[in-house]
Amino acid sequence: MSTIDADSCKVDVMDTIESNNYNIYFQNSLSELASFVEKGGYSRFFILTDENTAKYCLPLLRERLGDPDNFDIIEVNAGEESKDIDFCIGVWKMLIDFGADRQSLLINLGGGVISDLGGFAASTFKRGIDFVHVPTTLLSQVDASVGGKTGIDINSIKNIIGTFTQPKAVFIEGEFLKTLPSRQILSGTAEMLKHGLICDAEYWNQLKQSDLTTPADWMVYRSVAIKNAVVLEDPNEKNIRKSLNFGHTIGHAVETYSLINDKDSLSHGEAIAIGMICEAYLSHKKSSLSAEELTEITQVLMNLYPRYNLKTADNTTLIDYMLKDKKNQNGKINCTLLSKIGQFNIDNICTEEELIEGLNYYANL
Ligand SMILES: NC(=O)c1ccc[n+]([C@@H]2O[C@H](COP(=O)([O-])OP(=O)(O)OC[C@H]3O[C@@H](n4cnc5c(N)ncnc54)[C@H](O)[C@@H]3O)[C@@H](O)[C@H]2O)c1
Ligand SMILES: O=C(O)C(=O)C[C@@H](O)[C@H](O)[C@H](O)COP(=O)(O)O
Ligand SMILES: [Zn+2]
Repeated sequence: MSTIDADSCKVDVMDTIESNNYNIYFQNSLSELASFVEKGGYSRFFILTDENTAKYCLPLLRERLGDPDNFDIIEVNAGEESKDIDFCIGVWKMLIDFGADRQSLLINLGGGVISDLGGFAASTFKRGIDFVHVPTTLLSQVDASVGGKTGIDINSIKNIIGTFTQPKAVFIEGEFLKTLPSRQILSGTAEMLKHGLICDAEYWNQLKQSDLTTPADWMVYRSVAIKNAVVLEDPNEKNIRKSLNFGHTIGHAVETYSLINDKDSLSHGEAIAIGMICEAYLSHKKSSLSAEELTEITQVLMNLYPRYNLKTADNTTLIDYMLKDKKNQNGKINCTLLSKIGQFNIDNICTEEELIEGLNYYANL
């Protein structure tokens, strides 16, 4: 059941994309940010960074904004550990200490951790101040900065607290990806492949034949266009936005498990790639995905992402994490599946036995 017109997402010119009352800029995006800052009528500016984006991305931002002195910087640790209530309290306290008022603007300069944390902190501070995203990872450019989901984790349960609050603008600058480690590039690629799998078989075919270590600009644009089309139709995930959650029921459980148990935990994209393989298996079992397409999806993802030893993970614990998923209905675990490559099928209740079968499919590859 796919209702997105994938053809409308094919474009030659990377024009500004209009979302829910805000723009997503691709061309001269940092100049657009400078003009937004100048004309927005804001009283104060705050830039949220992590330790890496402070080092690699903040200098360029400062330069393009004319090295302003009326900006305060709030820096958190790099990584998922910062998407947590203690760091959120830290951000709120800094805003209070710096004297932020309701006319302040928060500029989230970083990956998905920064846009989720910053978006959440801003959407709740003084009942909501404006924020914009300047995404600096591939994953945040193609996915996290678009669509207005903000949030934090509790005990590594993903995004369990959050809001739907749209940013005032998103500024996508390819230059930032030059310092991004290759592992993080591949993490973002997982969400791009997801966009193809759920809505756009042609895009999936193009991606699977491309060198995904350096995704082209048009691919970033195509992914944003697909995500934006879904979100515009269903901003609060009552219906087809659940398509964007393909791979996430099992993927989030595996991510949580890894965050708790592994020293070098899985990235979001790596976990979602595992989730997509398991959920592709369930799609074959429950939702008409052919055996050939299941094999194709499995091979493409297994070739791109390192194998994770799921055998050591406790299935009961993983099911327990899945029972906390936000899509669930009446205590039943609800997955988004594929009916074929390029077509999704939402609201599939899966039994614990089926989910374990999906996990075992991956574990036994
Ligand atoms: N809100 C949404 O719609 C949405 C969508 C997808 C994912 N997410 C969330 O996003 C998070 C993952 O985001 P992510 O993959 O961007 O992770 P991230 O924000 O942790 O960034 C990954 C790493 O790259 C570093 N980094 C960022 N930009 C850099 C740059 N330009 N150069 C060098 N290093 C840089 C960061 O410091 C970090 O170490 C997860 O928490 C996930 O749940 C949210
Ligand atoms: O924007 C969405 O909607 C998505 O589901 C995109 C996902 O890639 C993203 O990881 C999102 O944060 C998951 O949301 P959640 O509601 O499952 O926590
Ligand atoms: Zn995701």
